[in-house]
Amino acid sequence: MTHYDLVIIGTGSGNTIVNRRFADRKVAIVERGVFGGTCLNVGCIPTKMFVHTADLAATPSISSRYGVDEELVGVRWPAVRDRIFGRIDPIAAGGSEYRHHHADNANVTVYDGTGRFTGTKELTVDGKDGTTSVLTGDQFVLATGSRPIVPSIPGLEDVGYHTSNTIMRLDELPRRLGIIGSGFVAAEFAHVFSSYGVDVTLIARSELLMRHEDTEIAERFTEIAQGKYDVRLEHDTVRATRRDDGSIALEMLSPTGVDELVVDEVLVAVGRTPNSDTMNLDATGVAVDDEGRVVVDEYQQTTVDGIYALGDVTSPHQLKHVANHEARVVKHNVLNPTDRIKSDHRFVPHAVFSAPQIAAVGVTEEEAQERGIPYVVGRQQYADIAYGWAMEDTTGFAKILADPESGQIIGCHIIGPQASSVIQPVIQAMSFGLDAYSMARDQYWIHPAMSELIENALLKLDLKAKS
Ligand SMILES: Cc1cc2nc3c(=O)[nH]c(=O)nc-3n(C[C@H](O)[C@H](O)[C@H](O)COP(=O)(O)OP(=O)(O)OC[C@H]3O[C@@H](n4cnc5c(N)ncnc54)[C@H](O)[C@@H]3O)c2cc1C
Ligand SMILES: NC(=O)c1ccc[n+]([C@@H]2O[C@H](COP(=O)([O-])OP(=O)(O)OC[C@H]3O[C@@H](n4cnc5c(N)ncnc54)[C@H](O)[C@@H]3O)[C@@H](O)[C@H]2O)c1
Repeated sequence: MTHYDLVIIGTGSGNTIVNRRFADRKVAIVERGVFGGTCLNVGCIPTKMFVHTADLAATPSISSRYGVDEELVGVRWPAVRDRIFGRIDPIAAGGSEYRHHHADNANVTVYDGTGRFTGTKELTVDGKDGTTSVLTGDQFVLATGSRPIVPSIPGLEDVGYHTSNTIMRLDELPRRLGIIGSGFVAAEFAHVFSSYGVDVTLIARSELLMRHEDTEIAERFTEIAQGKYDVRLEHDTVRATRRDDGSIALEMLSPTGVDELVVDEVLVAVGRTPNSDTMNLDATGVAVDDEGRVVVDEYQQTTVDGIYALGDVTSPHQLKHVANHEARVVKHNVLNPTDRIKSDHRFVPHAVFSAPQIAAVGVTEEEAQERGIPYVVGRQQYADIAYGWAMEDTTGFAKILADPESGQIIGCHIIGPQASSVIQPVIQAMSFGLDAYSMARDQYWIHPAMSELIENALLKLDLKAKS
């Protein structure tokens, strides 16, 4: 049994905690999978590299509108895939090598295996090499992330399916791809694979795609998706069967009866579940909620003193910027137990890197109504600002919700070009309490940049303070 000052389980955002400020502490890092976690290996980074390639592949479909005739000659899938993972895999390997062997990490021991608690502050690691190690620690950080949920559809296991963990490493592009799900992962991969020439079908149980977004945004996204992919709304997949020709038949129940879809590959994208169950938390006093999330307080501490948690294993947001923020809070609190800081989850933004992009922060209009929050709305079409007009955009818009009295922004929802970047000044205004009127009037907005979308949406807010 070896004792440590600090034991970290999981090397996604958990790996960002240890730096030279921990030089005088004995640290153990436990990882059962690939070093670097979801974002680097199977999440944000590779998906956005595929999205960028898809954006390029998609330009011929719209360029002739501008008098530029392009033709997509082909997408060399192995070249696309191998370029992306040829850049990513060495980073994961380098991160592992650094923690294992670099002099900076003389105080750090890496355990390659699965950590499971065998006492309140005792962890047994079942090593990938067959060894078993028992570690105790003064402080622990649970940073074990989440994994894709696989619904129990009869036949699905037998026909085989992909999740976001495997779909990016396909040997070859399928002719037809069925995507079960209608959230982030479904929207991004639909764009990627359809831009590469794959026939994509989105199978949604709900009436709308991206139903967690503000309804106007979800409706617009669904409308656009219906023009690009085969979209089956209100379809519940109930059976999967392998046919003699090797294809996969999906049977779905819809409001009008039984429907069938034949595809070559299936991507399951119905959400992710926290990896709290990988650690045998019953051996500790660490509480887990009904959704399997580790319960933490505002300091990211679990129900056991000195055991902290961060990221997807505890957060309903399941976003990398949230995991990184929480890792910074945990780092501070582990180093300064008598002067701890709180995490800030007031204004957590997100973006969906599909085509078009979606970005949002704060409450939706429906949430404002349900919660009785007073608000005014400012809407702005991309078509009516100079750059959107230059692009001849016809579908994008922003809506900003603000308190009519104080002018404080309470929500912003954008669908359209560069939405993920255009939203950033709104996040800044909300975080620092800048009111909409001052934000619109008391600074320059570069003309004719896309950010004029925000300036104009702000100016359209019917605020009491406006003179
Ligand atoms: C396809 C996809 C695209 C995404 N795109 C974005 C995006 O564009 N922007 C964004 O903000 N977010 C995105 N996300 C979400 C983002 O990847 C996650 O929110 C983030 O990576 C979570 O980080 P984490 O540190 O909590 O967990 P992880 O990075 O998942 O790290 C957890 C680690 O713990 C290890 N582990 C688990 N159990 C044990 C155990 N018992 N013992 C030892 N090790 C264990 C796992 O192997 C893993 O390496 C995306 C996710 C996916 C799936
Ligand atoms: N750009 C980004 O930031 C990004 C990209 C990808 C993933 N992520 C993160 O990863 C998480 C997981 O993504 P996701 O797309 O898997 O989940 P999601 O929660 O975004 O969407 C899942 C959708 O599947 C539906 N669903 C649930 N069960 C179903 C079933 N049996 N059949 C059909 N549909 C079903 C849900 O109603 C939901 O609309 C996201 O919530 C997000 O936090 C973020």
